Amino acid sequence: MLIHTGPQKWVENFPIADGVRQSPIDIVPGQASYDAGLKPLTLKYDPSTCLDILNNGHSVQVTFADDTDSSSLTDGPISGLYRLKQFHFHWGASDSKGSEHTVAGTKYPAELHLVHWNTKYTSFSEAASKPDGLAVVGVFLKIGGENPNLQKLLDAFDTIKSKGKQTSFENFDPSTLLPGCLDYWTYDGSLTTPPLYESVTWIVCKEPISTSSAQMAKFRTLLFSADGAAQDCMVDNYRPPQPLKGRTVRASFK
Ligand SMILES: CCCCCNS(=O)(=O)c1cc(S(N)(=O)=O)ccc1C(=O)O
Ligand SMILES: [Zn+2]
Repeated sequence: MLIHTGPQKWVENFPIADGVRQSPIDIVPGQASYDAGLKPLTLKYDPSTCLDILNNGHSVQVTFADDTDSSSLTDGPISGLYRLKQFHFHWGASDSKGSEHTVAGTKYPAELHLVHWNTKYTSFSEAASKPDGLAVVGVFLKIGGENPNLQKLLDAFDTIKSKGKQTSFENFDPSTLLPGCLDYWTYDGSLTTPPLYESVTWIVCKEPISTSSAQMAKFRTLLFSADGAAQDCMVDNYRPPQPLKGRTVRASFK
């Protein structure tokens, strides 16, 4: 019997689940405030910092060497320099759902998260619990033409099907997964998985990237379960939108 301890249960062990700056949220464009003071995002990624691809039991994650400033986020809504640590995805059991953030109630089939940490702290794990510790760039995936850059990741999935599997994954440039236009919404939020730390400056791109239905089906071949355990398809690994609790969502565009 499969025990799913879903998002509704998290509050028992992580009371911050009911906190004041939880993520994700429903972004309502008409209620966002255009802020002319917001700078364009500066994302500089060095493919040689790409290390490996991993099934961590709740998503597929690509991990980066973060011992130098080679892959960084600057400008945008943040001050200082944040280093890229990893990126991962959230997706649904069907193309009708899967994203964590929603836009005026619209769910996308998937959402990419690029996780960066503030180098005012000495390490990712120190930064992860600080109110200005992390900056996550979110990119929606929508069903359209096949995405050849995404395909490079999907081709590695057969070797990391079950929880705990990882394989080397080198020279991948994450900027190939960014949309052409980097207009964004930004708000103060949290990690969307336990420990749900309220440490994330969210930067959600308005423009989605494309994926095909066949490519989405490939995500759904991954497993939550480890080798030898009953096979449990990795789908619906998204937290639903959380209460805004008075927060302002700012837009970098009119
Ligand atoms: C020290 C504890 C850090 C826990 C958070 N790690 S993380 O890489 O930032 C992360 C972020 C996110 S999210 N969706 O960007 O908030 C999801 C999962 C993870 C993960 O740990 O796999
Ligand atoms: Zn995420």
